[in-house]
Amino acid sequence: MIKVAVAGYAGRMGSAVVDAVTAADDMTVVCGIDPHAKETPFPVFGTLAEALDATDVDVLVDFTQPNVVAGNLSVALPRGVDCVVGTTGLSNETLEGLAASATPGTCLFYAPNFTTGAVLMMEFAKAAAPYFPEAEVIEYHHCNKKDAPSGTAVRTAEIIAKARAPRVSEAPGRETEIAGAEGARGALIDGVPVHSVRSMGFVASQEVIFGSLGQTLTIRHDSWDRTSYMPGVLLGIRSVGERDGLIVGLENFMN
Ligand SMILES: NC(=O)C1=CN([C@@H]2O[C@H](COP(=O)(O)OP(=O)(O)OC[C@H]3O[C@@H](n4cnc5c(N)ncnc54)[C@H](OP(=O)(O)O)[C@@H]3O)[C@@H](O)[C@H]2O)C=CC1
Ligand SMILES: O=C(O)C1=N[C@H](C(=O)O)C[C@H](O)C1
Repeated sequence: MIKVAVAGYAGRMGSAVVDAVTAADDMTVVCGIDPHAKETPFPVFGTLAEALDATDVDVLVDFTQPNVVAGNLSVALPRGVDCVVGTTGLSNETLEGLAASATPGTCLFYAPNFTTGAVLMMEFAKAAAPYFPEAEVIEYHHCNKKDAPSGTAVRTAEIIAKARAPRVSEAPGRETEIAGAEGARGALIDGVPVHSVRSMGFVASQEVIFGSLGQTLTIRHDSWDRTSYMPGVLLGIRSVGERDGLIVGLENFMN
């Protein structure tokens, strides 16, 4: 049995992870960490350090907050606990620094999105990018999201920027924004405009819009339920024990 600690176990994603791990027959939740104590069949702690002092843990799953996750990883990785991280908002440099602090043989696995559909959306965007001079990302999330743009949108923009030809865009940039409407052209991530919508009614959706002469190509993915992330999270938990170092993206574990 893989012994799993869930940081943020009382949150939207954390509680779905607890249900999914509990339903799997090759892993078990051995403890939870969250300031919101809920009644649970496993012990709960206020901090990760307390949890790891008291519990034997193979894998930490972290779905907390952008301002919390780095602290958790800086506790777990030097102790040799493999980490499966869904919390967004960490820069690539921070992830690399944290991975460098790990005990040799320990894996830091970060996926900005654990759905197969979003991974494929990014792969399709990578394939399309060389053929379209224009590319913009629009992401749509629920109102409680604490970071903008989303981790998925940042990763998508990075992938497009790397895959596309030297820029021949004709689309205007920030210089066309009228006074008082700064931001209308979106945030530039590696030169790709990213627009963040926050509204009731959404879980997580994203469109990648490519344009060239007389045509557009739109790639869209929607998560309507948090169960969509769970097969990917379980795959991560099952995979990290055999890997080490920093791994970014669920595609690394998908056949
Ligand atoms: N990679 C992916 O596929 C996905 C990633 N995410 C990301 O996961 C993260 C969590 O999202 P979501 O579940 O919606 O957020 P929630 O706010 O619902 O859950 C986060 C939980 O973590 C708790 N928390 C706060 N501080 C700590 C701490 N120090 N230690 C442990 N727990 C703590 C929060 O408590 P409190 O409310 O008091 O702050 C809350 O209960 C976000 O960064 C989001 O972007 C979300 C979906 C999919
Ligand atoms: O906060 C969320 O809900 C989500 N966060 C991740 C992100 O920032 O990309 C993944 C998914 O979009 C849901």
